[in-house]
Amino acid sequence: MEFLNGLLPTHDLTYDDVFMVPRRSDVASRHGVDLASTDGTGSTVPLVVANMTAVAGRRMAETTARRGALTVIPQDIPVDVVREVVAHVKSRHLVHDTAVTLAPHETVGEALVLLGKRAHGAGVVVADAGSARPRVLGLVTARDLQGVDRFTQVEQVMYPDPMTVRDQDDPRTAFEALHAARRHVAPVVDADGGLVGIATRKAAVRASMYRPAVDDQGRLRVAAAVGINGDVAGKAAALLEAGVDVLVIDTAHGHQEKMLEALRTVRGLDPQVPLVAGNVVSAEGTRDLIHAGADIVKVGVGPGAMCTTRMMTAVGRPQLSAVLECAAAARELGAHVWADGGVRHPRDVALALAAGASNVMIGSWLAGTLESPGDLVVDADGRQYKESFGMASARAVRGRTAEDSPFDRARKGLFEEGISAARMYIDPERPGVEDVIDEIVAGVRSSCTYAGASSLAEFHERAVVGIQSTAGYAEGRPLHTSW
Ligand SMILES: NC(=O)C1=CN([C@@H]2O[C@H](COP(=O)(O)OP(=O)(O)OC[C@H]3O[C@@H](n4cnc5c(N)ncnc54)[C@H](OP(=O)(O)O)[C@@H]3O)[C@@H](O)[C@H]2O)C=CC1
Ligand SMILES: Nc1nc2c(ncn2[C@@H]2O[C@H](COP(=O)(O)O)[C@@H](O)[C@H]2O)c(=O)[nH]1
Ligand SMILES: [K+]
Repeated sequence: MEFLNGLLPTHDLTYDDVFMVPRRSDVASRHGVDLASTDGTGSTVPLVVANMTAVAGRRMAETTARRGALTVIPQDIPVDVVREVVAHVKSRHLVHDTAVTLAPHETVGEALVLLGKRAHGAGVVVADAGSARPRVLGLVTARDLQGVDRFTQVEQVMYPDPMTVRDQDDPRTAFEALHAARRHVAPVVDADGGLVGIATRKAAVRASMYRPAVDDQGRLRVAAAVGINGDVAGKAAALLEAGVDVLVIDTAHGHQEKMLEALRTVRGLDPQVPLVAGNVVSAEGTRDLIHAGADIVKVGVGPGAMCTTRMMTAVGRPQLSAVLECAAAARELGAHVWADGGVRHPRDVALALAAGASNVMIGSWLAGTLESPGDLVVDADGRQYKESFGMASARAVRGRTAEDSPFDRARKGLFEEGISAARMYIDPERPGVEDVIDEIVAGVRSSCTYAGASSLAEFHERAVVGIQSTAGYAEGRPLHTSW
């Protein structure tokens, strides 16, 4: 990345402070851009879902890996649960979303709770819900169930014997079959008629445009995090044993002795997966973590939407400059950085990649999607949202210290650097995490072609960035009503 006209900044910059200028390009199509990361994590789009309890769970992990992104299961989740999540993710279909299955006698009320958890919004009524390949009896969609008595059994309102898609159909065939039948969603069945998953027109289009992030056995990838307190070696070993594909060692102040010790310990386990550590915002911090054993350094102090660190402590650094400096330091040592936090628009992802990040971590934006673990809540105006909270908030600290003595809990409770309850609204235009990924990936593909880059390495090399005023930033925002 270079600055426009060689004008070097005299102060640190964040995403809003800069813009990119187009360059002469021989990349003829946005489809010709390869967004795969080269940091060994196997992501085929450069996105990582942050290890936040309100954001990253099993549905998020499965859905994002299918589109090539990685989800990091948070450190506060017990290892036994992480083991189940990893096994679940690794057993999922690479193309088709997991179907919500309903027994015929389940009620509409029960169905509606489950349907809100997946963006396809359909439930398959099956004869033998417990079996590996249940038989399809019918289909219900969230839309059909609006206004129906909550105690009605689903078999009374389902479409019986719905159209199905065969699991060997290619995306175009599946799309065309749905289009011809004027359906948006259908169960996918194998040659014996057993349920494999769910197909939608959007999913068929996505299957033709994304590559799933898979391990060397062809199963979906998932990452997990560990903190720096307690039995770090034991927990890290258990996570590796559970089959995580990337291990993240995560704490607020990553440039501290305890982190370096934790890193050396985990490196001593000889993990056969990339080791990520953070967070830092300086070249020195980056180098120290790499020398202690990190393959990838996580960069960002204070940019997170749930984060009050800068207001509490004045500590942090505007994120673009932090990523630029740390990425340069990592590159010199043959390592990589992830840009973590502060992403609110697709442009922010593009700028982090231009600055040299190999992947970009996003939390709060994705808390407001159907696949995040929280329950859907409706506000007084009828808008749907999910509650989010920071991992250093009083709420998270209460959970993390549940086993400590009441006195120790009270002491730790005084150190709060995050928001305990924020409303992340579901965007009616983009309710699912895949909708958000579509938006980001479209933006980043386009950024790459404006820069004349067909890969992330070329993008970093060719990006030309200028510094703008707040008026310059405001000019770039769309206007939905006249001025
Ligand atoms: N990227 C960011 O800007 C930030 C991210 N977070 C996220 O919150 C989660 C919890 O992290 P964390 O609070 O580190 O909890 P951890 O459970 O990882 O523990 C942090 C450890 O570091 C010690 N420590 C020393 N200095 C600090 C400091 N300035 N801030 C915090 N701990 C310090 C703590 O000791 P003692 O308690 O005795 O001081 C404790 O032993 C992580 O997911 C982290 O990424 C949190 C804040 C900022
Ligand atoms: N200072 C704090 N930082 C936090 C907290 N919880 C999470 N985080 C950091 O934010 C990013 C995600 O950023 P976002 O803008 O996409 O939400 C996450 O990965 C952490 O580094 C917190 O309580 N305090
Ligand atoms: K912030």
